[in-house]
Amino acid sequence: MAGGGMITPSVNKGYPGKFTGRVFITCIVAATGGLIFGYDIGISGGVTSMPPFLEKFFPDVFKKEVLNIGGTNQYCKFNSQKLTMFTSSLYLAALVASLVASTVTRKLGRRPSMLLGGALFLAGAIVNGLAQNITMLYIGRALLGVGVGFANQSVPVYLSEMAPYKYRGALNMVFQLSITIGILAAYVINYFTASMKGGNGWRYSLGCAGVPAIIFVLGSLCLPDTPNSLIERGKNEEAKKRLQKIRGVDNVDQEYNDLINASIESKKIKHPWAKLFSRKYRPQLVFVTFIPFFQQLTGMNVFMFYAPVLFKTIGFGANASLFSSVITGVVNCVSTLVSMATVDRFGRRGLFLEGGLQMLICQIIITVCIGIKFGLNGNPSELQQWYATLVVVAICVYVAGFAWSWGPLGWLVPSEILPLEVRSAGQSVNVSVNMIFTFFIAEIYLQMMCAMKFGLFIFFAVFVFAMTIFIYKLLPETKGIPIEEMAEIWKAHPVWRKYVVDENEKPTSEMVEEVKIAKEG
Ligand SMILES: OC[C@H]1O[C@](O)(CO)[C@@H](O)[C@@H]1O
Repeated sequence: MAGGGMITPSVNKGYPGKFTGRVFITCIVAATGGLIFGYDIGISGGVTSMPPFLEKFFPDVFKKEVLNIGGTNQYCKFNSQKLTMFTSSLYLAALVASLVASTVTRKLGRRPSMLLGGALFLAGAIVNGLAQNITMLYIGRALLGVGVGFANQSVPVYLSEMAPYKYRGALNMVFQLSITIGILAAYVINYFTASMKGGNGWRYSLGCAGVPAIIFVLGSLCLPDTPNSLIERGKNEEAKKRLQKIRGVDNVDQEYNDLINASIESKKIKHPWAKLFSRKYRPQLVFVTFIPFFQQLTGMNVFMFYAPVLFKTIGFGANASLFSSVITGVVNCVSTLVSMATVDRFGRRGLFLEGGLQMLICQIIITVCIGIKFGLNGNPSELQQWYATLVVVAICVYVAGFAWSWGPLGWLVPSEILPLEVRSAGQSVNVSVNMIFTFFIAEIYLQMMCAMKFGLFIFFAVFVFAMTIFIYKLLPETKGIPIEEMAEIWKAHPVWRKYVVDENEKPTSEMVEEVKIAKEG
């Protein structure tokens, strides 16, 4: 197993504590935080494929798409800078907001960030639902984006701090699961609103984003801040009482003392950013940068943002396009559950490698299908049933491959490899890189489709190939390894060893043995 250096996991620290009602409520709030993000990802594609919406805000696209004026090249029908901005502006706003949010989350607590995120999101949903002109549309998207930035920054931190030690990984994945539920909810709502009489369906689609926002705001109002955050702000006594409540036991001394020590240690670090860039943390820096980069370069969001537009491009009718999107949404959601159930059995590497291969094969099939049908000039021959089915199946198998690998693991792996001293800096890099490339994909997809035609999917396939090799060569298995022992896996890895091992430190016989096992694979 090249690159899969292994160390024997030891037993987790046994902090006493139960899965209390408070922790359960935390899951629900986290779920609505993820829903908000997912809803936004899923809603724009369906709305931008609705003729009344296009006619009102994007008359140029409407003329090309609905009235068929300006040529029949399917690849370029939706290529409009203004339309793209409608989708992508949200992620740009989210990127900027998540940087500001990290200070608010640290200085004022996790809860104010969540509250603010929910409130801004609600405002965005209202402005969008009532939009009279394109400016209102963009303002609404920007508000939603700022809301998403605050929620995405604070919710995962809140979750991992509230969760009892042994549920941390599972709760981390609940966030991704709720993103997929949000995407699915958006697809289903679009499916129904698209056929509403009066041409106002899009208003309901955009306005419904207010529902998870209200739940999120109310949820955040009722929730307490985390013990970690209280300690960070010097409220140690209150933190201890809070810890006893959320763990449901009186004896929380060990965990409490560790939190205090961790806080003292992290306060000593004056420049976590500089530290993250030092040689010792090279493996962490590489993974928090490349995992989100590659996650977006799988091309998954081409399907998530633009599934209905893509299906229409391929020649499906309006209803069939929205319905096919619902199918991909269900596959996305169910496959994330599969990942949650199997990640501790198959390991991170197993899922990453299998998922990568599956996506690669499907991308080749999709390329061939679209290439044969549309050629270079984008004029399709008649759409046959078997062809349509093949494309939908290939897209669904691709989505499943992503959803049990790069989707949830894109958040889980960075969060478990970062030691405390560089955790917040590392997470910021992870979220920011994710948002930059989410923005990038949303921004360039329609232009790329027009310029690269069916070759577009080959573009993403090349990245999927590269990322699979990247995981194969560089990522050691992190399954079952407690965070505080994570440093050992780099020492045992043939590539990372030279970065993390102190030159003066003599390798122990165990280390030599581990490196040997890793090399022999
Ligand atoms: O489920 C798919 C979704 O998951 C994400 O990768 C976030 O982890 C989004 O960018 C994508 O739209």
